[in-house]
Amino acid sequence: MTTSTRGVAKTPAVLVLEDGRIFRGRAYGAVGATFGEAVFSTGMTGYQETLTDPSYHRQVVVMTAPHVGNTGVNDEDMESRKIWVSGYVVRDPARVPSNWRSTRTLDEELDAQGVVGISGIDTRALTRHLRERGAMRVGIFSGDAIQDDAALLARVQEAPEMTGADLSAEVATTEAYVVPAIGDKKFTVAAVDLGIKGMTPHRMAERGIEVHVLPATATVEDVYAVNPDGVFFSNGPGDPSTADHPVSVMQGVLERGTPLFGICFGNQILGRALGFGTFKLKYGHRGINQPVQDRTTGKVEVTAHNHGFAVDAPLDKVSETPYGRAEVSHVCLNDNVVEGLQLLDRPAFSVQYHPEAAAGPHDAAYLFDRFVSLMEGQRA
Ligand SMILES: NC(=O)CC[C@H](N)C(=O)O
Repeated sequence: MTTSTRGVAKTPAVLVLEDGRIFRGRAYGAVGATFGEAVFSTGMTGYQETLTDPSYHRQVVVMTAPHVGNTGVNDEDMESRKIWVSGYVVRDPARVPSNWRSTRTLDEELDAQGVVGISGIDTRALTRHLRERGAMRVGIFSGDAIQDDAALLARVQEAPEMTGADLSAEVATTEAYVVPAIGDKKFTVAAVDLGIKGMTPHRMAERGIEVHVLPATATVEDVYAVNPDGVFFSNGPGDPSTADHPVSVMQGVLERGTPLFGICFGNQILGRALGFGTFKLKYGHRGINQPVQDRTTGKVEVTAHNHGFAVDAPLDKVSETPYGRAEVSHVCLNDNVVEGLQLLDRPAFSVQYHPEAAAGPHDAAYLFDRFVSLMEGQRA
């Protein structure tokens, strides 16, 4: 629920966590009330890409970087058509953005898109609280939406949880569309959109791939109707344990042995398609500075992450699955969470993090080349 708008720098705002902890600050962006899962991102840059990543749907993002908005907002760094976060928390917003590409301030953009935020709170204390107690539901209330604390807490405790949330259909395209190859077309890929970021088809297009982006409801027949050389499953919001439909579509692709690549939600779907479980992490991984080891090469990459769930697969052995042998290909060096899976008998792999970057380092871009190699191998 959002009510109104500008000139809000002094409008009071309250952030209420579901366990009763309260922070008081000032309105940022739109004035009103909003709810979501409170999560923190450690990215020092790339707020525009974060805000427009559909995987953040129904999440209230706390920025650990203390000063946000310095480079304003431009029209080039959007990862989708709109801001998806349900609320935004910053300590000290930039008063004067400065960047040659900037056309408006972040405060104005949040307001124009009806996104309720809060500023001027101790984001370090809030982040430590979430790290100790875990991600939880939160509400932000400003202006006329402020009531007494007990009433606000009751509203937060009625808000839906992230566990069990099935959200892809709320963010994904409803119509199929094509992202043309840049330069000579070498391959066709069917990309199942579960909440795809714009940079992902772009990274494929740069490699001569024509990408047919299909709705989350696409069937195995829809996938094969585009005559693909490879099939891709995207990132997306929500709890992977609800994603039964994409899991069954992926199983159809694995049965046929078409080269397959998945990112983030796509990695969780591959985990489920192979028979592994998924579980909710205490507070998740969000940021652009997470160390991941590629266990095939031993190399460590610094990578972009945004996930609250993870695959429960054994790190120390090769697993037998209905589609042959599978192993954990990548692992997070902070906490040993599974960050990638690969099949040994079929051309299929996935990663839990974001090789497309946007924002983030480009260390993992080689994974798009790996997908191309799989498609080349299938042709040879
Ligand atoms: N970026 C993503 O695809 C996130 C996947 C899933 N929603 C999670 O939070 O783990």
